[in-house]
Amino acid sequence: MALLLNNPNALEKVRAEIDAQVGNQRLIKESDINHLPYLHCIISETLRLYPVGPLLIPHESREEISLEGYEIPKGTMLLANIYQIHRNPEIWEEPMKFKPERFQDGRSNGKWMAPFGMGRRKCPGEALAMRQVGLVLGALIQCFDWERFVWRKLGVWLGPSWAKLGPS
Ligand code: HEM
Repeated sequence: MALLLNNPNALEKVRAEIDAQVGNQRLIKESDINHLPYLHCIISETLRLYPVGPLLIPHESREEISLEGYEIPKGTMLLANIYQIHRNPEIWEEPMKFKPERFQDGRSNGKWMAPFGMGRRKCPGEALAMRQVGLVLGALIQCFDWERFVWRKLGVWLGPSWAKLGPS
């Protein structure tokens, strides 16, 4: 929500998608999620910029290996720095920017991203998590009008001296 509030164009676009697909006569439901591609792009872009596990879960080498010139002894704790990989400028254009569009129409297919890990120990809850997050985020967007808290408003409620506390 913080990313959407700081990127009102994306918020407007996803709200329009939900309005067109679901309308306002009923609450968004699970079967709608597959028909909301931009909502999916927003979740992917959020997990790219802020992966829940920035170093995934620690793994351990079962045997001694040689990788890219590094000798890794058996029993070494291995951390995958996906936070850095997700922001690698060699992979992602303008990596620090919140741009859900980069995932539209399969544009980022084949780019290295692993918020749920990869391989045999990859998160088995990925599909469930994506649907749940989609449902909750979709409902929050559908049911409420969101805007950034404006410090000036605090001045209206509490008096002008309070408003000076916030950024100008
Ligand atoms: C946004 C939500 C979620 C994120 C970002 C997430 C991410 C992850 C990550 C990064 C791992 C470690 C992968 C690795 O070792 O490389 C993991 C493991 C795991 N996750 Fe999730 N997860 C999420 C939701 C869920 C849900 C909803 C479930 C179950 C219903 C779940 C069950 C598990 C289990 C059982 C493992 C351990 C798998 C193993 O070690 O073999 N996760 N998850």
